[in-house]
Amino acid sequence: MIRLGSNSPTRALILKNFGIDFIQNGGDFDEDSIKTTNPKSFCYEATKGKFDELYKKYGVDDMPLLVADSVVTANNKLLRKAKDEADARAMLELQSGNETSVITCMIYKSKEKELIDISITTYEFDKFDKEHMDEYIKSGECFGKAGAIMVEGFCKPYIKNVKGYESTAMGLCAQKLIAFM
Ligand SMILES: Nc1nc2c(ncn2[C@@H]2O[C@H](COP(=O)(O)OP(=O)(O)OP(=O)(O)O)[C@@H](O)[C@H]2O)c(=O)[nH]1
Repeated sequence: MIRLGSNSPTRALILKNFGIDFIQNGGDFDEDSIKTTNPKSFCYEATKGKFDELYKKYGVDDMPLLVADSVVTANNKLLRKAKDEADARAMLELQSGNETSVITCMIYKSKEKELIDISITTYEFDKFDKEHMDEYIKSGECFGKAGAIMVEGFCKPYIKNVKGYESTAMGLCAQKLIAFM
């Protein structure tokens, strides 16, 4: 049993799909406190901030702690979670017909060992259909997700090429976690 230090329903789904038993306790680390706009550095600092908060609160004596952060980058821009529909549209238009990468950092710590991992999954997307994109934004599914994308949903039909794990792109590199645990 591990403690998923996250509010993310997608991270919970990934652990469930990979058969990892967990309880879920999210934190409230303020990612706006991070100054860097370098996507990889931002992702690491956010993960470290989340980890420090939850490690202080729970420790790892009763069970290992897992935290993570995901950001998206296209054209070297840092894309976090969309603030509103206009923001989501801008993020999606930037990624339409473009190459985009999802960067996921995770920290796993037990009494015996610790993993800090940064994994990247890169997609080459076809141009997004405008009507489909409008529907997706209206559905609200674009919110709460880095870069406003859903690789297992909205984006699926547009994937021309992918390099890396889908789990990484959804928020937790489950394959590396399982290999380490
Ligand atoms: N379903 C889905 N979720 C995604 C995808 N890409 C990123 N996400 C989610 O986008 C969110 C990125 O925001 P984060 O700040 O890392 O995490 P959070 O949702 O705020 O949750 P915490 O772990 O509590 O910080 C995470 O919940 C990821 O699981 C995707 O393609 N599909």
